[in-house]
Amino acid sequence: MDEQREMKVKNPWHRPVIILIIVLIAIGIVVMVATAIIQNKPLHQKYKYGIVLDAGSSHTSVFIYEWPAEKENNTGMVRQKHACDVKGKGISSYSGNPAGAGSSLTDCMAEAQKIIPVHRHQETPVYLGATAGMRLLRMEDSSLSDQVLDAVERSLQTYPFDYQGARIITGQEEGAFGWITVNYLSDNFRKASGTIGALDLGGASTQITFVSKENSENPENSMDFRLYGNPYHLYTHSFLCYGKDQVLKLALAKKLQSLEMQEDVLKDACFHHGYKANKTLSSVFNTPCVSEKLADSPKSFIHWGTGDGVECQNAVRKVFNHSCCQYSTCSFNGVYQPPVEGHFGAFSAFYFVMNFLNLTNDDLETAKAKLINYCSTPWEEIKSSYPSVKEKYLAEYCFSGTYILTLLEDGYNFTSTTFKNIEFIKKIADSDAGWTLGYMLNLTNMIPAEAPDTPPLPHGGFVSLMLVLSLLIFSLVIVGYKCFRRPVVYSSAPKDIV
Ligand SMILES: Nc1nc2c(ncn2[C@@H]2O[C@H](COP(=O)(O)OP(=O)(O)OP(=O)(O)O)[C@@H](O)[C@H]2O)c(=O)[nH]1
Ligand SMILES: [Ca+2]
Repeated sequence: MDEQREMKVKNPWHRPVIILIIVLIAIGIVVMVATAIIQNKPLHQKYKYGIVLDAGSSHTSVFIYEWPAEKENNTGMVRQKHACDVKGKGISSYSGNPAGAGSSLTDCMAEAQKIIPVHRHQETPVYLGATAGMRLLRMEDSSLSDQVLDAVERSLQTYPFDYQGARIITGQEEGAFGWITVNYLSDNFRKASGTIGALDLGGASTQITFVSKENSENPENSMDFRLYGNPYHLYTHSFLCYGKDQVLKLALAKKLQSLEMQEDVLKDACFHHGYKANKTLSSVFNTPCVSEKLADSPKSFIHWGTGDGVECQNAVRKVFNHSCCQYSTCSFNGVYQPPVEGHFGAFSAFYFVMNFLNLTNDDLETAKAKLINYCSTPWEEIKSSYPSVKEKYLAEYCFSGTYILTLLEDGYNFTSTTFKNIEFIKKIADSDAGWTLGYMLNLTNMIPAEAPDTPPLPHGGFVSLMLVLSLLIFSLVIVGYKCFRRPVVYSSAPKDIV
């Protein structure tokens, strides 16, 4: 009988406290495993893809985007997987041979076929958006621009992807989708920190887009969005002909029309001293951006650099018309613009040029002074300092840099103070800044008006819960171990001690 009682007392499994501990440990483990499974489920995602062709005035780029299939409505999920530069010029340059525009895309589209897994090809949307080069061609001859678009459409339809159309996008779309791209990639739609404005400088047009508190005085410059539960009132404007290639023609045409031309020589302060090139008049006047034609003038001229940064600034200022403004405030050419607000991301040629000139971290006054110095460097010295840079780009950096600073200061009314709020960027989180991502997000409905479901727990909450549960289990194991090891007290013990 005594033996039986002793056995009963010795068996720890019969103690209610031990049973309770084991049950709690089991519950803890089940909760931990279940939470980990739910939390990490999206890690085992399959990817989806989308293709957007940016048919710009100077060249075409093909962008491939990817995103986790089950998280497409969460902000920040879409990333650029690959970008391919189409060889040759932009599609608008194929007006004399529209079929060539279609076949120019083949190399980059073949790359896309290799990069995107075959089983996803059929469901991968393809969009082509053409910008200012095609807007200009349509202004000149709409049947030619239609032929070029038909040719690229026929070419894109030959691939196994889900072709969704090729069209000329509007300047407002180009500005607004560039703004969506930079803010999506910076994750600003989820953060309380607000958004950044977008500055895009192409070859044939330039866009400015930012959130403005002002009531818009012109509905054409105003766009309203509701994204992830927040309303945004955007100011946007696209200046056709104010991309850096077209504005150079505009500036040259103004000089050619003035008295600056003597004996077929055009002296130009925006080109380096020692720069000399034979150019045809048609290379300047072959665009609807330059309205007046020259009468009784030679067919070609010598473009002669004098390399004077200050004089270049004065010449560039002449491409902006400040004489007419029917609103409370304007940028230039009578276009309504409220005062710039907040931080800006400036990309495409804003970045190429400012980065080459090493001006991306300077304040406005320093940038201007450095540029004047750069412009005064002789052409031979420039060429030998940068032997690997394309000569066409190299020759134009003085002009382009001067145009950029003048556009920002005299055009958009940035001051020395607000200029500091501009960041010159090429990529954000490995994706190029530009309108294409925003365009695709919009067309695939991946930017919901209301905030989508968030994960069951925020990351911090998940980690804290795991930590608390681990500590609890650990303590329970210790307590259980101590109970298990505690010597059994026998009724005869006191006797032994005594
Ligand atoms: N310096 C330099 N210039 C470049 C580079 N890539 C493009 N450009 C030039 O920069 C200008 C703007 O280029 P993009 O932003 O591609 O212009 P785009 O999209 O073709 O033109 P839009 O239709 O007006 O938007 C053009 O004059 C290009 O020739 C580069 O890597 N370096
Ligand atoms: Ca562009």
